[in-house]
Amino acid sequence: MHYHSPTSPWSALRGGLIVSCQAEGDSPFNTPAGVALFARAAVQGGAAGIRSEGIEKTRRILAEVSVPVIGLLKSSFADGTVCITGTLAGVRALAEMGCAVVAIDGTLREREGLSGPDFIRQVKAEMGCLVMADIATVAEGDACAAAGADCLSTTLSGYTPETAHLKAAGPDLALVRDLVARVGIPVFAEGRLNTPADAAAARQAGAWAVVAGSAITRPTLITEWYVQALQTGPPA
Ligand SMILES: CC(=O)N[C@H](C=O)[C@@H](O)[C@H](O)[C@H](O)COP(=O)(O)O
Repeated sequence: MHYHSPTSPWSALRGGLIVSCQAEGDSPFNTPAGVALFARAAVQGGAAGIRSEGIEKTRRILAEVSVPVIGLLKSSFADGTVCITGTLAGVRALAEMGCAVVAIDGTLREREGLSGPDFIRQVKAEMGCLVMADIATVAEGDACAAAGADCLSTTLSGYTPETAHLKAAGPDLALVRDLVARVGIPVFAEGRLNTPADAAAARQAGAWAVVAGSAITRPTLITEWYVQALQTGPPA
């Protein structure tokens, strides 16, 4: 079965901020109601879209906001690194519930016997839903674009074994720039865009739109940033 959004989300998202409203583990916000409050607050603040993880949490967010929702399910590869929506059943569930776009791991690592680009090719053939390929390198971006991904996001730069060294280096704007120069589909900047200035720089680098999560919707982590900064103590 093919799932089609009534209208294409790309023009609505262009130049905008997508707020990733995710909560995990023992976060007090890790409930459908918790993340939905974040989504409502984000829309009040002018967010053009929401990125959401989990079946029940995404269902609740879809019920409470009318901007496009990019849905995903998180799991792990064998080495413990993150995998974004690695099952066809998961993609189907997110598309069926009304996500405008489904985010899929576009790295070359195998899930259900397929690399990210081959998995995306199968999704596009079987379901036709709009796909955001979450990638970490230019080669992965090229392969996912060739496989029929509708857009790319730099989500996984810093979070795969071969790019782990980039995590400490802030947002990967070089990857945004390189992809924009190569592919003919929207490129979203995502990952460690922790300030409004970072978001503006990503747009300058050619990003179609910017996704920010932690700096807006992970208050425990934001508190840790401040607490750690204060550990330098007072002046001598
Ligand atoms: C690597 C991974 O698992 N990324 C996840 C993908 O959905 C989320 O945990 C991030 O919050 C999201 O990508 C936004 O990035 P940031 O939180 O840095 O603004």
